[in-house]
Amino acid sequence: MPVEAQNTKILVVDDDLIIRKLVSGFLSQKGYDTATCNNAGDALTHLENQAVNLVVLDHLMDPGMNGLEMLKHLRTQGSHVAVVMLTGAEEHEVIVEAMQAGAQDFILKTGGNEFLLKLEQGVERALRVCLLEQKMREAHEALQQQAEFLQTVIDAVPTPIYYKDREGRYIGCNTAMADFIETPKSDIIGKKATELYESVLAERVSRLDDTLYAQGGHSLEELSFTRSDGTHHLLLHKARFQEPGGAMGLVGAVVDITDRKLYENELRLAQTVFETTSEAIVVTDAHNRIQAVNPSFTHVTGYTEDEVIGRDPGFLSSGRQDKAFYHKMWLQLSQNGHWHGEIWNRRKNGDLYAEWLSISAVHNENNETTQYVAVFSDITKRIKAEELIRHQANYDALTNLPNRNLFLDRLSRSMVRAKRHKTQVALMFLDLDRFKSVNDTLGHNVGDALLQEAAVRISTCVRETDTVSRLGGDEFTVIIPDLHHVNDIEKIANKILYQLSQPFSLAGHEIFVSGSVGVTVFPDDGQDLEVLLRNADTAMYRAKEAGRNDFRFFTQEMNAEAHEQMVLEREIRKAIKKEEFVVYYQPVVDVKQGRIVSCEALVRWQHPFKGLVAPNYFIAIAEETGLIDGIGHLVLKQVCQQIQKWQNDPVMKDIRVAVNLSPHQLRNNNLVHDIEKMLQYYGISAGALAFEITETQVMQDPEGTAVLLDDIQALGIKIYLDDFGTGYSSLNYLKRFSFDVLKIDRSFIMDVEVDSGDAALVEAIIVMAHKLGIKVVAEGVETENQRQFVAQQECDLIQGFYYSRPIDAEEMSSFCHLNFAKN
Ligand SMILES: Nc1nc2c(ncn2[C@@H]2O[C@H](COP(=O)(O)O[C@H]3[C@@H](O)[C@H](n4cnc5c(=O)[nH]c(N)nc54)O[C@@H]3COP(=O)(O)O)[C@@H](O)[C@H]2O)c(=O)[nH]1
Repeated sequence: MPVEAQNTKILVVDDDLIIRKLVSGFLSQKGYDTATCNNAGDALTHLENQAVNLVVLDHLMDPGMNGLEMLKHLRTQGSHVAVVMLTGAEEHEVIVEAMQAGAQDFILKTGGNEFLLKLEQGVERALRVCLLEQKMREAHEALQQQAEFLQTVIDAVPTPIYYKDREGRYIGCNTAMADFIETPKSDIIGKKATELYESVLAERVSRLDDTLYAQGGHSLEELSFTRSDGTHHLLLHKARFQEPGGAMGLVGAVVDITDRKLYENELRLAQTVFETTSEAIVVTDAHNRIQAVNPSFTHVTGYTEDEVIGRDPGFLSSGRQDKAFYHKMWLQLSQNGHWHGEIWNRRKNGDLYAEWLSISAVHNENNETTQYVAVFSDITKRIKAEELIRHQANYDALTNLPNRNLFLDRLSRSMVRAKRHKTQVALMFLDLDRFKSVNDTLGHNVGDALLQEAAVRISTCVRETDTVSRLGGDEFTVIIPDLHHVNDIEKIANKILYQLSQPFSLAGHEIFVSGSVGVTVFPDDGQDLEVLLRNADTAMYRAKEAGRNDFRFFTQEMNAEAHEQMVLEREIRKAIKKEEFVVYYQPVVDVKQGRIVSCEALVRWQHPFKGLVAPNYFIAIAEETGLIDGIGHLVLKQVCQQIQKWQNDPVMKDIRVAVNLSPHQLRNNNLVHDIEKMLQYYGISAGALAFEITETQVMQDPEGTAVLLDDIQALGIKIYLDDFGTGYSSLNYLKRFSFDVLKIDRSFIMDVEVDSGDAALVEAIIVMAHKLGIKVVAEGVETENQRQFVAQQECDLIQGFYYSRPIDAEEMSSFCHLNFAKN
């Protein structure tokens, strides 16, 4: 390469003036631009300030730094200036040292001026070498820059990338790789997989590398890697090895596919759920056109996927929901992105079905609705079961009329509405007259059929808006809301009564019953539910008392009575607690023996203010409220105590005491047990006791009463049939129940003197009872004529004012003693 001397600056450094001048002069002659320095210090200063292409440097210089030291200094300072060393002698070590220190050439200053010729060649050579070195440096720098750029590019790649040498050592990697394996690049470079990874992974990587080195080409493998935080990562590892002329070694990249795998698994799971779930799923696009349905959809609706794709799900609509319903649904969907509710749709076969539907809108990243996912389950069976349960809870199973629950609900709603609209509500209570006897005589099946027919007849008498309910037994109610004229009630009540009075043809029987109706009006008669119910009940009883087949409006007088009854009930309750009830005894005389053989225990209330109160005042209400059980218990206790006392009295010890049993007491399951306990407690014999029950009581539950009376008689206690003649006076009952004594009701005895019919009846009853082996008591004998009449008819026993009114225990004892003395 030719060196142009003209523009080449040469600095000649030598402490020898002659050599300095000689060399600089020679080089100037050759066209070089020269400068001189006589020591290393000046030369370095010159080099700092001036551009110099070559330095001719004397090896030995005095004083200070010699040429070799200056050369070393220059190179350590990074100077690349060409240096030709001048040495005085053939000092090989110096020459080697100078060349090693970075001199481009050296010239021996021997042979006079001949060395100048060598110098010229040396300078040219040194300049060429220097130029070459300069070019190499520049090329190297360019390469380095390129390499750095490439590294920057690789580092910018988020995928971990590495390259290895032929031995499997890492010779480079990007930042993503270092980050991923949590090791600094500097610690990766030069290492093998076995020095970086746990044994299983290291072995796997090494094996893969070996295969690649052996076969070339590329490999694609899934590897698993655990990071220091314990998270497991699934990696897709791709490596490539090509030789010769290819990469220096093996290049690899790693993609973390953990999330993708998870996503794939989730997708697979979702697909399985979609296919196998029992809930029907419909996916529609943003315009509500079906994109996909699952097998359960087909199962519920009967439509296959092919039949529905692209259609609007609205084709399933049953028409049960109106436009407003769907409008509201879509509004909520667009506002909240979600809707759920119950919908009735139609299957392919035309059947209606109920579904619980849940629709969710699917949004993209711009929050635009892209799809709708509707999930539904067939709840028809559940709805029907719920309907049935609701029906059973609110409707009477026998008549299918609303029951007490629904009746109360409807009544309170009617009251609220009436209050708001300032109207009236009429409430009717209706009780079938003589239903009990139909049930008892013709059986429950006929009774049930009668109730069903009655329910239909009552319902035909009212409007759709009115509510007929059955509260239980033979009790019905009618609610007439929005009542305009009270006259309307009268019309309806009369219609109902007429309907009920018509004969019922049931099971081959023609049955006649009637109804008793009580009416109360809201808000005039009462403001709350309980008051209205009580009013209607009271009025209904009044209708019954008035002779049945009639209706009564509730009046304030009834209200006053009802109030009185309430007060009385409270008082009775207190009186039971305070044991204010006392027993009076009415003697019963044996006609033949002419002496007292028994007595009837009759309760009185020793009232703290009212004095001695007769039973007619409190027995009925006590019976109605169940308080009669308490009174009956007190009576039996006092009677047993009294019998116990009388047992030590020879006159009294054989006097049997008859105690009245009320219907309510007969229904008490513990009655026999209580009586037995009482006998045991007072140590009295069962023969000293008798119980009186009425015919009507027997009729109310003949089967149950028969069992009960058997149990009582089994204890040795006598049973009297009281008030005979006032009820059904059924001979059948007389035969079926083994009564010990029959008591002819006072109403027949009262008129025997004036009413031949009554006289004949009394006579017949006595004959009939005797024929059945039953003794007879004539009740209410007040006069000698009455006494004579019953005695003539061979009545066995007489009770009545003729002998004595009911008297207390002490009087009874004195009376018996007197009677005993007379006989
Ligand atoms: N469950 C219970 N009922 C009882 C009890 N004590 C009484 N009663 C029942 O109360 C009704 C009224 O009883 P009372 O006022 O005691 O009247 C009795 C007699 O005084 C009355 N009687 C008797 N002889 C005559 C008479 O010659 N003339 C006339 N005017 N009255 C007379 O009859 C009543 C007894 O009737 P009965 O019971 O049918 O034999 C009454 O129904 C009692 O049963 C009790 O403890 N428990």
